[in-house]
Amino acid sequence: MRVAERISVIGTGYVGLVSGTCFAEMGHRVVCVDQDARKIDGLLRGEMPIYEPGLQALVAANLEAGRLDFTCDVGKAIQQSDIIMVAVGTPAQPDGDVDMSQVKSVLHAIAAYALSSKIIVMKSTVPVGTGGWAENLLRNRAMPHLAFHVVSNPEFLREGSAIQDTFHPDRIVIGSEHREAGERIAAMHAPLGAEVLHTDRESAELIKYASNAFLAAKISFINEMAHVCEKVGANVTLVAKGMGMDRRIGPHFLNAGIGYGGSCFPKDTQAQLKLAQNVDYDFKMLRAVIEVNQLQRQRFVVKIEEAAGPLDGKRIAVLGLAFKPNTDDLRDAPSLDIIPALQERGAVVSAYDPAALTQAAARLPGVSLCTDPYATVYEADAVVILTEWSEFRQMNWRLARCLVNTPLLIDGRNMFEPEAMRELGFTYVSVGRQTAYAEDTQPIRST
Ligand SMILES: NC(=O)c1ccc[n+]([C@@H]2O[C@H](COP(=O)([O-])OP(=O)(O)OC[C@H]3O[C@@H](n4cnc5c(N)ncnc54)[C@H](O)[C@@H]3O)[C@@H](O)[C@H]2O)c1
Ligand SMILES: O=c1ccn([C@@H]2O[C@H](COP(=O)(O)OP(=O)(O)O[C@H]3O[C@H](CO)[C@@H](O)[C@H](O)[C@H]3O)[C@@H](O)[C@H]2O)c(=O)[nH]1
Repeated sequence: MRVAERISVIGTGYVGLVSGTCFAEMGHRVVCVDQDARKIDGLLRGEMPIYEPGLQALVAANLEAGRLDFTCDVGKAIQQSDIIMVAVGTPAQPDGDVDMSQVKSVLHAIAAYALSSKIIVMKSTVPVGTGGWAENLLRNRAMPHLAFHVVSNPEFLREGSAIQDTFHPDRIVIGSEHREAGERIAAMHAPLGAEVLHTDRESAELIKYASNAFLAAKISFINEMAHVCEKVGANVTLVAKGMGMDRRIGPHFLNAGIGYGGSCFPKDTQAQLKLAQNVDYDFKMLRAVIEVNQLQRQRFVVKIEEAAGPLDGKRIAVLGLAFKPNTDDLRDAPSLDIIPALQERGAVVSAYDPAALTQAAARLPGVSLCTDPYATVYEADAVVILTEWSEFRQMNWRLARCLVNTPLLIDGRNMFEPEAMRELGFTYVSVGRQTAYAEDTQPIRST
């Protein structure tokens, strides 16, 4: 018979909220804790702090079933649970090192409030050695008769498909120095039917960084290939397709564009680089991955300038602000670098995003934010796509063609077939593919 565990999840951000809710759905009793009272009050009223498809209904069902709760009372949550999941943020410090202050404050709370032994599950992405350090901290600060087993259980969900990823993971990684604690955490995941990899704690901690670094490397590699494609007249989409058909390479994470953003890849690649530096190792390849990704944003601004001509006074319509589709997350989104760079060159920018407009208002001063894509492109001198929302695929581009000043579409996500956009009357500039010139426009210099 399956055991219903009593779990508290500390940190009700993306990871805490999604994984806490999914464990409740699997039959466990879960309380999600956050220090942000507004967030907790909103959640108790059924308001989601993040945009994530399917989450609201799942939260509502589990709240109603009494398996899920939200609270700011960290002490009570700790005392009422046997398993404590740490899901607080681990942002980057200016020097690339991981800011562990949120994790530290959670450990201090556990030490202060725990009245019984606990298994601590580290869901936050943390540097190698954190498990051992955390166990020592708890041993030194908590009541001496209590036992704390810290298990590394890195989270691999992606924003925008977080629930699907949680219920259908490729693997569950469990790094534990204590066999029973590791097995108990493995048993919690058993209904998922996923392969479980038991490792030492350090290896589990490193698997998370290595996975993100490798995925980021695939993206930077294909973006480098895109530049070569542009120079030799090849098509990067076809190159990626042909490469991906080799099972040793695989088709995923080979979409060329404006590079990776988000709350994870940028900070985790920096952290991995710093981690290597801290043990006196220069991780050259990772350094290049990061540099290529930064350059990719700058090169896209140049691409826009080359296609549209001098930007001073030009009206640029931007479609998509979030770092990827199906999320409202703007953390390290390419739009936050690209739009200010366009503004610096004198462009007048209007923008639309299906989910991220509220966040964008504070982050993108001077941008005229529109509530629909057609108002955004009205009288534009160039339309620029920064996020591949399916809404843009379904847009009436014939209508958009009538609304713009100049039918120039610069697509940072390679959403369309160049020929199809040319037939709709646009000059279509993309990444790693040849520009398709609209018949009624003067050919402009290809980049
Ligand atoms: N976002 C993702 O897609 C994702 C995926 C995998 C792993 N991760 C990792 O998971 C961790 C969490 O990421 P996130 O995006 O969910 O973070 P987040 O910043 O969205 O959320 C963190 C939450 O923790 C709360 N918090 C901070 N200190 C607290 C404390 N002492 N007590 C109670 N609450 C506290 C904050 O108020 C916030 O709501 C990070 O280490 C991240 O690298 C994130
Ligand atoms: O072929 C691709 C794939 C992705 N991206 C970009 O890469 C970034 C990250 O995308 P994705 O990985 O889908 O989203 P995240 O939600 O950031 O998820 C990543 O980061 C999480 C936090 O660590 C991990 O849990 C996930 O496994 C890992 O995929 C986004 O800006 C994408 O636009 C590309 O440019 N090309």
